[in-house]
Parts: sequence; structure tokens; C-alpha cells
Amino acid sequence: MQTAFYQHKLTNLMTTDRSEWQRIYQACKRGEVTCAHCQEPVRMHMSINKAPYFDHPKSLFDCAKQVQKLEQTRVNKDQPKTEAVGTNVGGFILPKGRSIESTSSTEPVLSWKDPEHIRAFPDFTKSAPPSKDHSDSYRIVLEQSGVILDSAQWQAVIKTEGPLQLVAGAGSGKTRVLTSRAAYMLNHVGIPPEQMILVTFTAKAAREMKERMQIYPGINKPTLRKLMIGTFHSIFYKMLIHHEPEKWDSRYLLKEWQRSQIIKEAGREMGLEEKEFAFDQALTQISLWKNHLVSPEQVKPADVWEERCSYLYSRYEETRKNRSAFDFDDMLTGCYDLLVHNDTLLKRYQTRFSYVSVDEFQDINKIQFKLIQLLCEPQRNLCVVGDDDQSIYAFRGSDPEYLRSFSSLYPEGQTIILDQNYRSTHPIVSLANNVVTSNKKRMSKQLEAQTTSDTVPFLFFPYDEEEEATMIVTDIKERIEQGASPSEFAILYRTNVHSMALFERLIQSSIPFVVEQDGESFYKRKVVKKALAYLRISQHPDDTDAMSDLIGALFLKQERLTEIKRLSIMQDCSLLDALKHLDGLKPFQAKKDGGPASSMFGY
Ligand SMILES: Nc1ncnc2c1ncn2[C@@H]1O[C@H](COP(=O)(O)OP(=O)(O)OP(=O)(O)O)[C@@H](O)[C@H]1O
Repeated sequence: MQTAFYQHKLTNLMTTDRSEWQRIYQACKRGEVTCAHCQEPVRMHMSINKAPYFDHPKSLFDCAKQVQKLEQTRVNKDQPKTEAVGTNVGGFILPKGRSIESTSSTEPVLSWKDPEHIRAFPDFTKSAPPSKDHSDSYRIVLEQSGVILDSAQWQAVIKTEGPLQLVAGAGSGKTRVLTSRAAYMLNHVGIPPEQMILVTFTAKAAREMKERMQIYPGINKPTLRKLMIGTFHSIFYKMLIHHEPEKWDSRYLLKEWQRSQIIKEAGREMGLEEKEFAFDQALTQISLWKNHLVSPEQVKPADVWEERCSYLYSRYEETRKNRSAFDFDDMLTGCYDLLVHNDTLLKRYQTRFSYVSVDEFQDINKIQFKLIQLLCEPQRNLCVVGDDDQSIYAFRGSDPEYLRSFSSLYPEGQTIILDQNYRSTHPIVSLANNVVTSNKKRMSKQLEAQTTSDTVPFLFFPYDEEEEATMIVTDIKERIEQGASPSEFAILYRTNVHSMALFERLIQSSIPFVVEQDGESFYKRKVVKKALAYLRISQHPDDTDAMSDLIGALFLKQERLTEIKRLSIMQDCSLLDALKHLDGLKPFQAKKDGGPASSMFGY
């Protein structure tokens, strides 16, 4: 049924503004929306596949029918807007004081749209299975260990000398190729592990590669330990620390708050207000310049913003150098300087790392490319793997152009395209192909799925991210009720901020879930934890956990929590009130405890 009582009004979902739906949905959860017939609380069902409706399955009456009659009556234009108690409307008794009106107009404002299923285009054609009559012994060995490679993948594995560009679409087995190739080089060609280096973009990817390699024939743990697989920062920082341990000692690494402090101090010199100027973005801009090897003197500001950032950049660098400190960007620029200015050292590393592979090459930036270029000379045994369709870090200086121009940078090299997708079905791959072809500036390739399915992707049209989260979680719940396992579901989101509504719905639903992320979850961030602790303690002045989360924000040490607890017992007051009785506070602590913090709590 579409009608129920909410806030003393008869509310029809069809005529209620859609921006209200989530509020009504949450009110239903709190039992504040009742059946227009039996007055029992109702639930609002909001899923992907069906327009929302009110539901109370345990009702003793045929409420749906009665409410439907009421709805029909309402359609009658002559019907008065307000009815008194006891008035029988189609067998339906209205309670006192409740008027029949929607929260907005009586015209339908429902913008519900059914999900749109997307048919694959063009139709699926099965590609020929990889031929099995190969005579390469290592390929057979790999197959026996369950690592099957198609012809293009195998060609990439055995091309170990000279420049190689692997253009690998999503799910085309690039990780399989990179790891098989490393195993082939170690085990079949006999290249010592110390001579190989494999650069990944995340520490997680590096770990996964090592893990995957454990299953390869002839690869043991000692060999894997000698193989250098890591991120740009981990690999090049190791070089720095090896040669200039004092200068690059980690205690000189600037923490984020120190970087902010430096730049804000510089901002004050220019009269920039913290509330009005985006210092965090200025730091990103500085980082961008550093990664492009643009020194403060070389910046040519294009606008006022860049002009300000350029001043901040020079002051930031001055302060940093005066303190003999460094930041993450300096690890790469520092290593580049070290190698460029020390020919003997450079030659040593060029000989030592004579086989270099770089994963996610589409996300490389200038300083990273320069370092790789230096390291690979003169043998040029460089294998880069990437997909310009998956370039996502342009905002922080990544440039897929290095991948696109690889064949002109290394004309003697070979390009292999991996375009068979082993991960997804044809309807998904064809949808992705059709989206990405809108990008006119891309390397020409067309992914082909290995399998197809009758299940096709669909688009659905939530009003906002709150509604979207509700719909997704309801959909998952329904599927689990029909026998699916929670482990069969994955939800991807663009940024962590977008995950919040989902996170909340999942918690409410009691569906077990894990959040896979490199950074901290929103609720675990210090600042959020503290803000929540303030709110919690304002509601429950005796909440020990909240007080414990807060104590740092009050400039008090954790040890003082025991004292606060003791005071609360002695003075027979709440933990919050006990703060007033704390003695021995330094002026800044007293200000916090008796100032803004306490005024927040109303004393
Ligand atoms: N030749 C092959 N035959 C069968 N399955 C394969 C083959 N190559 C790869 N796969 C499978 O395809 C899936 C994707 O492979 P892999 O993870 O190596 O791809 P990827 O290109 O690194 O993926 P992405 O970059 O999209 O994360 C895996 O499940 C892998 O086992």
C-alpha cells in the first residue's frame, strides 16, 4: 500500500516529494508511521526493483485492501480534505485530528523509474580456446600448476629482453602475466632474483604478487625474499637510506600535520585565512610541482591561485630545508638527484637491476618515469604494464601519455595487447567497452569476454546517495533471503565519503561485511571519533568510552581518566561534571576543560 499515517497526516508516497522518502523510511524504522486502517506501525519497503510501498505483513486485517479503498476515495476530487473522527470512508475509520492530505501536492510527483536492463551489444562470440599443442616446457609446467596462459600472455612471458609494453585491459590476466614472467625469468632463464625489480603502485599489490608467486614451480621463499617487489617509494627510499642514512633518517620525515603547519604559517605571512584558503589543496599543488620536477623558481603561475601556491611552495621548501626535513615527494626527487649526480652509483644500480618491470604504468608521473628511465639504461630491459582506460590519478600528476608514447620512447620495443577478459561476463564487458569508447584519446583496443551470461547489468535511479544505499542494502538482503551468501556481494564506491550511507545501512541491516580500504574508515578518523565522542558524552555524561576518546582533545593524558572516574565517585557527579573538579591543570588545559569544551556541554 502507498498510504500511511505520518506526522498526523495521511501520507501517500505517490504524491509525496521524493526528497522526503528517506525521512519517511527512517521514521518507519522508528515505528512512527502507522497503518491507515489498523494503526499498527508499518515498514517502508524500498528496493531497486519495485516502487516503494508500506508494508506490515503481520496485520490481522486486510489493511492493504482497506487502504486501497481509501486511496480510491481520495482520488475523487469532491472529497473534503479533512474528515472528523469516526467518519467512515470506505469502511475505514479515521482517527481524530488527522487530515487527509499529502505532504505536498495532490498531483503525482513520484519520479520513480524502473531499473533499465542493458542488453549486450554486439552479441557474444566465443573466441577460440588457447591451443594446447605448445612445446614450451615451462608453459607446460605452469599449466600443470594450474596457471594457464593464452598465446598473447605467453608471448609476454617469454619476451624478457628489451623494452616491452603490455597493454592489458581489465581482468585480462596482467597480474598472472607479470608473476608468471618473473617466475619464468628466475626459473627458466636463470636470471638471479637480485637483478630483478618489480614496481607496483600499492604495498598491497606488492604483497599479492609475492603471494601469488609462491605457487609457481621452482619458486621458493628464499628466492622470493631476494626479489625486489615494492612501491616506488619503498624501493627508492631504501636506496636513499642505504647511501645517506643520516640525511634520510625517518625521524626527519614530515608528518601531515607538520606540513600543514608549515604552509599555514607561510599563509599567515600573506594574510591568508585558514577558513578561507584551501591549504590542503595548496599542498597537493606543491606535491604536483615537485613530482613534475618544477622547483619554486621555475613555477610560472597561471592564475592567482597558482601565484599564492607558488609563494607558499617557496616558503615551504625553505622551512623544510632549514629543518633538514623531507616529505614523501622528496624521497623520489632526492633519489633522482642522488643518481643523476653520482655516475658511479647510477652505473652500479643499472647493473644491479638489469630487469625492471612496472605495473599500472598508466598512473606513472614525471619523476617516477625519470627514475625508471635512468635505471633501465643501457640494457633497456624494461617491461611496462598498463591500460590507459584505467588511468585514475591524473589529478595528482599521473600521466597516461607515458604509456601511450612508449613505442616512440622505446622504438626498438614490442607491444603486446592483452584483450581477453577472464573475469567478467560478456554483458558486463560489452557495457564497459561501450562506455569507454566515448573517450576519443585512448589506445585502440576492444576487450572480449571469455564467457557470457543471461544475467545482464542494469541501471537504477535513486534520488540521492541515502536512497541509493537503502536500495542496495535491501536488494542484498532480499537476495540473501533467497539463498545467496553475503560473500557473493561486492559494493564499489568512488570515494570514502560515498561509503558512509552504505556503511550505516549495512550496520542497521546486520548483514556481515568488511570494508576493504587502504586508509582509515571515516568513523575511525581521529577528528570524527572526537566529534562523535563530544556528541556521545553530551547525551550520556557518564560514558567512559566517550570520555576516553575525548581526553586527548581536552589536552589531558589518558592516565587522568582514572582520576576523572575517581572524582566522579567522590563528588557524586557524572564524568563530565568531574572535569570541573580536576586540579593541577595548565592554563591551556583549564581553558579547554572549563572553556569551549565545557561550554559545549552547557557549563
Ligand atoms: N589464460 C587464462 N585462462 C583462464 N583464466 C585466466 C587466464 N588469465 C587470467 N585468468 C583469470 O582471470 C582473472 C583476472 O586475472 P588477473 O587478476 O591476473 O587480471 P588483471 O589483469 O591483473 O586484473 P585487473 O587489473 O583487472 O585487476 C583471474 O581470476 C585469473 O585467474
